[in-house]
Amino acid sequence: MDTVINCTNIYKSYIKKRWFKVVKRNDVLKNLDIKVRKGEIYGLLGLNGAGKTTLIRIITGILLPDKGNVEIFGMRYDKHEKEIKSKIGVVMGGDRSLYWKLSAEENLEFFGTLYNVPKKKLKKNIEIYLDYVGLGEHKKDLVETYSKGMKQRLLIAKSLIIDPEVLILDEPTVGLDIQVAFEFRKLLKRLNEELGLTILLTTHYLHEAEELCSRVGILKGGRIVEEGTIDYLKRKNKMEEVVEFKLKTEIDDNLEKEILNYGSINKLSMDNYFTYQVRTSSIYREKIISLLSSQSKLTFLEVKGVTLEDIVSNYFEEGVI
Ligand SMILES: Nc1ncnc2c1ncn2[C@@H]1O[C@H](COP(=O)(O)OP(=O)(O)OP(=O)(O)O)[C@@H](O)[C@H]1O
Repeated sequence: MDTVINCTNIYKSYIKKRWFKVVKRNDVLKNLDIKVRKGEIYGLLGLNGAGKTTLIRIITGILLPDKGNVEIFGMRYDKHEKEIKSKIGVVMGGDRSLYWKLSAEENLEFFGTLYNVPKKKLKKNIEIYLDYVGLGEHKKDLVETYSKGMKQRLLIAKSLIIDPEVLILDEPTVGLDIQVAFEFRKLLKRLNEELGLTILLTTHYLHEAEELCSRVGILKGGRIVEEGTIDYLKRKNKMEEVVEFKLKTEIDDNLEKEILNYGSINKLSMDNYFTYQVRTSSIYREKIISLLSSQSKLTFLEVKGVTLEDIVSNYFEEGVI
């Protein structure tokens, strides 16, 4: 699979000096490698201050690393800044990058001209993308009359105006209410599936990463300490899942024996039905489900799966991301 973003051996420190002397040094990124592949949605996870925004700023060319190599579509900023920037749409930190006294359409006209989008194409793209993000009917309204969710969608339209191939977003749903955030994630999914955009985003919301991302990377101590599909992380961490089931009669010895190959069984209640819980690793989940599904006396089956939150917490002493 093609690599779109390829960062190797990245180092970045923030240094505070007084009278030419270093008084404080914060080594944020240390020997960091990250690869984002074409067509994927990659989620960057980490605690507050882990360095997610710093990395995003380096990838988008806003900040230079102290050391290391950043390649976007195989190109480096020192030689191909213009080409790279024509391929990446960026949504960073809030709605202050919009002009509130202008309409949505005027904002896009302004930024499109700034990004050197040819006039004819700009006109077309403004129509297309404002409709795409669901703001077509409000294109003449001043941005100051927009809700937070509408402003966030306008920021997406602004980033799309150059017809990018990659979209990079720093905490895109922060401050949005549950319903608006849900709609916003649906929009990101459509951009990925319908327009084929590769997406890199940072988030604190693990359910968001689980819902959206094909792969996630966990940033800790200046490096990506773990990376992969959500399923891979679940398997690798071999975290316990609970399979709960109810039978019309007591479990027979053969079935119990077979299940015990994959986990432990706990009898919960024996009223109308016989209820059991199996504690197992996620890698055996399918085996247990298929064993149980063939039982005619099965009346109920539920898997209480491992969430990404459970896994990520494993990587942090503090336990909460
Ligand atoms: N311009 C700056 N000058 C000095 N220190 C900075 C600067 N920007 C960030 N830092 C520090 O670098 C560290 C990483 O910050 P960064 O914003 O990259 O982390 P983050 O993972 O995005 O955090 P959050 O999830 O809270 O947004 C923090 O300790 C922060 O205080």
